[in-house]
Amino acid sequence: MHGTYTQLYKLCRSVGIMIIGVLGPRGSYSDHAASLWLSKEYTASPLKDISLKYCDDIIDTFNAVILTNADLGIVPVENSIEGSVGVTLDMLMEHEIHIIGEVVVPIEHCLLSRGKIEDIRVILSHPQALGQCRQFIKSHFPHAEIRTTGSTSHAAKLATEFEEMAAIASRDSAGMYGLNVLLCNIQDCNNNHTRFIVFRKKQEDDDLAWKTCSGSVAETDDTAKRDLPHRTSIIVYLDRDRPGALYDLLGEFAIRKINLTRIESRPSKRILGDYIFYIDFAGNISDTIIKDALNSILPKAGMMKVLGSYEMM
Ligand SMILES: O=C(O)C(=O)C[C@]1(C(=O)O)C=C[C@@H](O)C=C1
Repeated sequence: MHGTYTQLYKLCRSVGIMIIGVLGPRGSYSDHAASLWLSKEYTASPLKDISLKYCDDIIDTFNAVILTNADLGIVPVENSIEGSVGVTLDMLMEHEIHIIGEVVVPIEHCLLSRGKIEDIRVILSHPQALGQCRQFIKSHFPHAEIRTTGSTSHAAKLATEFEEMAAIASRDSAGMYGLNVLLCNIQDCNNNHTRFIVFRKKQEDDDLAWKTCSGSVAETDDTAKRDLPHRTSIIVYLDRDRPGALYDLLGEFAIRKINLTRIESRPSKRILGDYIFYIDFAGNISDTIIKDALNSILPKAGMMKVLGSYEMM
């Protein structure tokens, strides 16, 4: 199956079509994130040169890039209500990928159905969306059966089958799948945003940016966008559990006045209580101060993976 896709993708590339893996079907927030990113990045080139490959879930979106050679993938990484998207963090650790951009999308969930509010017995959606509407569901539909789906748009597609089903999805999905918008803005906090990352397969040159242990970290080719505010994402594992290990690591940022924009821990999956850290900070890997910080962290860390520097949105 993957072989067939790979051949198709090679053909697409040979005729100049860029393939982007994204969580589908059409109408997902990931689909919207892809459109926003493309309109920002490729204003000059016509969109017919770009083909979206809709994937069933986030793991398949990574596989589209890693195994079947899609040029880019776009996945959600964090939400302002529900926090990190765990599966995305796990995939970032598991695969050799390079982040090249980010998109922040305002999320306004709606309740969509073929039926009326009083008919609703089953509510469908992606677990992240259900989490963002937890209080709404508890207070409005305490007895409804909750079913999870691969994406919000998949929920909308399924909700077309029975009047007693409602999907939590975007307003766009209502139009695409012929559903009524029963209620709008149903997330538990008004200010709901999801950050998506845009990534490609890691290339040898990308690794040079941090694998040069002695001396300085190599220059990257991203000099054109150097002056725009950038974010850098890394993963660090501290294999020697000792008091102050994390403090020491974070100190390398503090002494250089590098602003951390996120720090998240995730189980290493080796043993209970063992964690890896996902750290985002302001700055570009081509800045001397950032190279210095990374070179100082390297000997203190059991493992360090630089995921990329990209323009902050
Ligand atoms: O299901 C979708 O529409 C998605 O694009 C996934 C996703 C997510 O996993 O965070 C994206 C944005 C919203 O936060 C809810 C769901």
